[in-house]
Amino acid sequence: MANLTLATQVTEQIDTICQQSPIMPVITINDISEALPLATALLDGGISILEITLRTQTGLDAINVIRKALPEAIVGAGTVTNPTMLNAVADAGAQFAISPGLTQELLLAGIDSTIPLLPGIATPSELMQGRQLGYQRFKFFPAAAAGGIPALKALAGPFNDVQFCPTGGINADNASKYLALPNVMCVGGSWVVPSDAVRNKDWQRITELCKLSIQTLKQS
Ligand SMILES: O=C(O)C(=O)C[C@H](O)[C@H](O)COP(=O)(O)O
Repeated sequence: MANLTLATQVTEQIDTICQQSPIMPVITINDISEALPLATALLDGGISILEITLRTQTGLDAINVIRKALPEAIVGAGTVTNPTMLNAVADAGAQFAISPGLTQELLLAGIDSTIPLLPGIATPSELMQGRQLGYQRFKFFPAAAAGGIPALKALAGPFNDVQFCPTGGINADNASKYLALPNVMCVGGSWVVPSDAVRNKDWQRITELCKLSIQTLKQS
């Protein structure tokens, strides 16, 4: 029962974070000098939650640097696939963690962690593993490849207490259709952070993309 209480806290914390922005930008930092200008560009564009992936060695440092310099940002870590990584991102200052999938080990570590975990699922069985431990908020990954909007509509039937952050294949054209679903709390993706814009240090373009995406979501 103690686990369920803690898992309820995870749900509440994830809800509070996701209420800050309908878009969860998925960020990959190759060079630490990109971290602050990129995070600032997103904040200027109206997006205050960030998923910094651990796909690169720079991920952990980037989390640390952004947390120290930009207190208005809510900094999360992505690609957290095991308890060791979860501990490392919490130590680096991450305020939440996201995983593309789940394991029993990671789910248990997420319940004990000082930061909330948003585990990833692509199937009902994975969702049921998480739900058994009290999790009610999941990343739906890879969203488009795993069935997209029809899959989310189908999951709403048996799992009507669950909310998702679909990620993978979301873009400016389909984000509002995902967000219109009652079981979608926010959408994740890299479309507001194009790799060529980062490479060219075109921070203005990133800010404009964020503003445009938010504007489009508000209008629909
Ligand atoms: O790196 C991770 O931890 C992931 O879970 C994968 C990312 O969230 C998706 O690859 C983003 O998908 P796109 O928006 O289609 O680029």
